Amino acid sequence: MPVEPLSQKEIEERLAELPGWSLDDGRLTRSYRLGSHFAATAMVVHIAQVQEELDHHSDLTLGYNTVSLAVHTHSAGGAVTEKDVGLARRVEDLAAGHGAH
Ligand SMILES: C[C@H](O)[C@H](O)[C@H]1CNC2=NC(N)=NC(=O)C2=N1
Repeated sequence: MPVEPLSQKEIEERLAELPGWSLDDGRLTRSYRLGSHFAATAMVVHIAQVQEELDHHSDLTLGYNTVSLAVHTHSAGGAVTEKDVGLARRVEDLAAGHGAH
């Protein structure tokens, strides 16, 4: 089933419930800081598991003690869709358990 692009207003409404997330260059983005490189690496693996479950994947970047995501929907021509919002919500749900902020 095709997934529709969200309007600018819809994106703003979704972002209002996703503190720390923003729209950068047409993608939903957020960076997290963690207590160590190993903690950041574990969070990347956890996010990868969720992305496989959802069959929806961000550009996921591991730094020394940071994890950064940028996501849009390739199959919607690079627009932001509910799939991106759904992934962002799932990442928010797991972030606290990793001590990410
Ligand atoms: C075949 C597979 O379902 C698709 O390639 C999925 C995989 N992950 C994806 N991730 C993202 N961000 N956008 C997509 O359109 C997408 N499509």
